[in-house]
Amino acid sequence: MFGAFAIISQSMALYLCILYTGILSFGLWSVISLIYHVRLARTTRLPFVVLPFSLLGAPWQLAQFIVVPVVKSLPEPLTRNWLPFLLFNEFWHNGYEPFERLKSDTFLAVSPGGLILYTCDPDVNVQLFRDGNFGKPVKLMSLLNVYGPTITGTDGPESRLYRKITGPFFSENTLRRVFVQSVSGAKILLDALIRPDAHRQLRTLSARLSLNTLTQIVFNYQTDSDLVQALAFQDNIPDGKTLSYSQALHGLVEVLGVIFLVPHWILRLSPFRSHRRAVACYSELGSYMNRLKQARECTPSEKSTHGTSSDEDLLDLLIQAGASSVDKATPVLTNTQVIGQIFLFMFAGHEANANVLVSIILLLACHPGVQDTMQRDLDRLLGQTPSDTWSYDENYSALMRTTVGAVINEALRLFTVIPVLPKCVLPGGRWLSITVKGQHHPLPPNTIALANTSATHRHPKYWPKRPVSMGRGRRSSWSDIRNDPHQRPFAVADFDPSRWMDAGSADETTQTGSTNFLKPRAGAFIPFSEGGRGCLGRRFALVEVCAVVATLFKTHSVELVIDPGHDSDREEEAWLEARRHAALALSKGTTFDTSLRVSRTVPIKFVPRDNETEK
Ligand code: HEM
Repeated sequence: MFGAFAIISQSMALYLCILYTGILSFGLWSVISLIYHVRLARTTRLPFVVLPFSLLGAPWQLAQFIVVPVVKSLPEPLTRNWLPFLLFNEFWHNGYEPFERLKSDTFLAVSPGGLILYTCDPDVNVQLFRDGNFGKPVKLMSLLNVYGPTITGTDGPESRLYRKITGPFFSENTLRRVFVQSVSGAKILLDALIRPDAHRQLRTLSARLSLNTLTQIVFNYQTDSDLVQALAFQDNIPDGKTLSYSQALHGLVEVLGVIFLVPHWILRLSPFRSHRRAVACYSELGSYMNRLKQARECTPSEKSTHGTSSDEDLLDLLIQAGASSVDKATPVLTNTQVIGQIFLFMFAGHEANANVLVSIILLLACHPGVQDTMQRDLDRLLGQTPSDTWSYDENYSALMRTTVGAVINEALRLFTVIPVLPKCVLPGGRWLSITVKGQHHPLPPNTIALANTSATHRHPKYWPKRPVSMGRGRRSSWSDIRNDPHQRPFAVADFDPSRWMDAGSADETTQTGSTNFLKPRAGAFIPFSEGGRGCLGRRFALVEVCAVVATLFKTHSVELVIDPGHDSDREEEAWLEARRHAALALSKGTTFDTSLRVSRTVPIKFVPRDNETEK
């Protein structure tokens, strides 16, 4: 008996000893590393803050779930100068505030894990995007490589190869098709949006529209009838499958982190239904992509066989790169690389568009004055012409120079779908320099650089607050929202499309443009990033969103649903209350995982324009 106790206490002592040694070694390593990195930071001559953890390191990723609630319960003055730099998912919510507090638009965060440069200075953004020596921290982006390497999850010659193969697809011809398809899809969406309670599914409906448009244009797969079914939640599920194409893709996007981190055999054996569903989404989407590829390999699209390369879709380009021919015995891309890009485009090509569309609809519901102005512009430009005669060549550029373009740009400014854009000084490479206010600052290898789009787009110097010009009466006052800290970062109150329309002459904040439409200073408006790793689908996205917004709002308006129980003489109060709730959904209820999205439901309704409720 005593012998057993002795053995147990000996093993306990051993475990404790190992634990203490581990903690001590980690502590010692942290202190030595921190001293080393502080010295390194001094050589850059940039201002810096010292953090206990590295934002991107494994210790913080594991510890934050326990540490953050504890630290957040401390008095704010103790944490506000450092905690915001560790809360990746709150970068959007914090906007420019942390930079303002530090009184610097570019600084380093130093931790035992290394150096991270934070910037919202347009000039520094431009250097990071345009200087090809800065790389991509691919480990951070490798989440997207779940089926094979992707453009986004790779760097250097490999990502350049993928861009070279897929880039030609984004031609004017493609944009023409995007416009027409988006108008047609938007009409189907409108039928769904006027259903009672459609607001509960606003994001799902938008994501399904956007995925269908993408799939029709990029892969010549799916039809408008598939969209009708998908928006009625009566998706077609082929024999042998348990999920439809959109269910599999959207289901996978929700659980991408789990699929990336946990071996799939564990998920299959897990007692949790959500884990088994995650792996089902993964394998069924894989099977949809393989079938799509094989079907096209058997019957290449007419366009590609007739050699009219400008009409080829993206799938043709990928399949050609993955095939051997007389000239090239070894294909340029392997099967895994082809599938990797198919997945990347399915994901990157629809998720952000859907999220932007949702934010535009909700912003317009909160800003009826802006909506009126936009609709007057739509009437002026499109008159009574039927929407199936609208076209990219006739209408797109003209629409983008009116309130339609202003609304889209302003939504992209405030709802930055990707709140930080990561770059890096390559490990094992040479030091790189950035110039801040004329001073050179050398950055050592391994430095991660985060261009903070949310802070850049709220920088008071480049995006000053202006007197409200589109709104009337009490609705033009936003003090109820601005005075409530839960409404940070006040995106609804700050929404001011008119700033894009009446741009004066070029000054420090702008560039000279050919029209009066605002052309922000380089690096100050970066929703699509730019340079060699900028968004390949920028124009695709803009054309799609423009066509959808024009179609929805030419015939219909969106309104906030006000509490039916309000007194008849308190209509205005009830509307302001509804706006407060909507603004809260567009602030506190906005979350960032794979991209920024409004996660809360907002009661809205679409009504025909000739039947609008009195405002
Ligand atoms: C409103 C919609 C969109 C927004 C706001 C957006 C934004 C972005 C941003 C900020 C990046 C750079 C990410 C980074 O540097 O880490 C990016 C990359 C990319 N986007 Fe988009 N995007 C949108 C729509 C699209 C569409 C419609 C497509 C394709 C049809 C697309 C394809 C891509 C691809 C392929 C990349 C990777 C480029 C590379 O890594 O070299 N995007 N997008």
